[in-house]
Amino acid sequence: MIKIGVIGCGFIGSQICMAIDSGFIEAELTGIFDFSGEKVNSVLSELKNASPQKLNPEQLSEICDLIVECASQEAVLKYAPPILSNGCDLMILSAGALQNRDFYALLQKTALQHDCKVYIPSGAIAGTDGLKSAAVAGLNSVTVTTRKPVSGLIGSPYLLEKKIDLSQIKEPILLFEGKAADAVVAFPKNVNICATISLCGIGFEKTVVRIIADPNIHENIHELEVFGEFGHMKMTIENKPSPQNPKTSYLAALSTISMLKRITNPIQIGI
Ligand SMILES: NC(=O)C1=CN([C@@H]2O[C@H](COP(=O)(O)OP(=O)(O)OC[C@H]3O[C@@H](n4cnc5c(N)ncnc54)[C@H](OP(=O)(O)O)[C@@H]3O)[C@@H](O)[C@H]2O)C=CC1
Ligand SMILES: O=C([O-])CC(=O)C(=O)O
Repeated sequence: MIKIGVIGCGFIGSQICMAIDSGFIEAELTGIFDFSGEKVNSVLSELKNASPQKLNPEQLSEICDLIVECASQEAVLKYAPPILSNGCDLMILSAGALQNRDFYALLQKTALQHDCKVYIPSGAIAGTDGLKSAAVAGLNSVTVTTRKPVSGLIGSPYLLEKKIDLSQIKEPILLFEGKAADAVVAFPKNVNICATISLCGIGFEKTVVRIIADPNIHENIHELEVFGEFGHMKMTIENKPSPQNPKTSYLAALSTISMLKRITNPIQIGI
């Protein structure tokens, strides 16, 4: 059975642990890690079957086949190179960290050298299958419009830097319009999906991102619009935010669980 380690015991991490513990993902939950010992203990207290060890990322990579990062972009920058250097596969949720070209190249080189893989689930967006297929023939434009309730955006570096107070807004406001490379840095906990879309499509420099704070919605709504040789694609997804972390959509955890299920299954469906 594949041995899995989890970095980050917040919403997504705890959902993965529960999915392995229940047997929905056929794997061994070998170890877990978080800054917060309290969050690690909270996950451990929920488990009925698995008994993962509390280990740091490097220790995890010595005994696991695959580590799932569901912590932060900083965690990816710090832990991904040593994990891959230990020959351990890595699944990345905080995909915005890959906007740094040198870092992306380093991960690719390290994974090749050590014969391991980096997986990026579709996360909180849909349409990556069609986008990847469409990209083969060439794309003219890719635009992501993200609309989130105020509770899902507060605390973002962009708002703090620009001293934008969303607490009193009554109507939707366009907070950001620009390239994906800048969006994932300005809103590191909100638009990792734009990194995934950039990697599937026309890259971080050409992918256009719009971020809207909307006080009148309760969902995290993402729209993807693509033009290319294949034709035109438009996709809208209205995600329920997770109860534990309003920045994160429930679908992001489901997508990770689905990808882990796919990896652990000998029959592969879809692209
Ligand atoms: N690709 C996608 O589609 C999506 C990606 N995401 C991203 O996935 C990640 C996980 O999301 P979610 O579970 O909701 O996040 P949570 O905030 O609920 O949980 C993350 C946990 O990881 C901890 N953590 C952060 N950095 C580190 C680190 N360097 N080392 C150890 N622990 C760390 C956090 O601690 P603390 O709270 O103290 O920081 C927290 O306990 C986030 O980066 C999020 O932005 C989310 C949704 C969609
Ligand atoms: O969960 C979402 O809706 C999107 C998100 O936070 C991210 O991409 O980082």
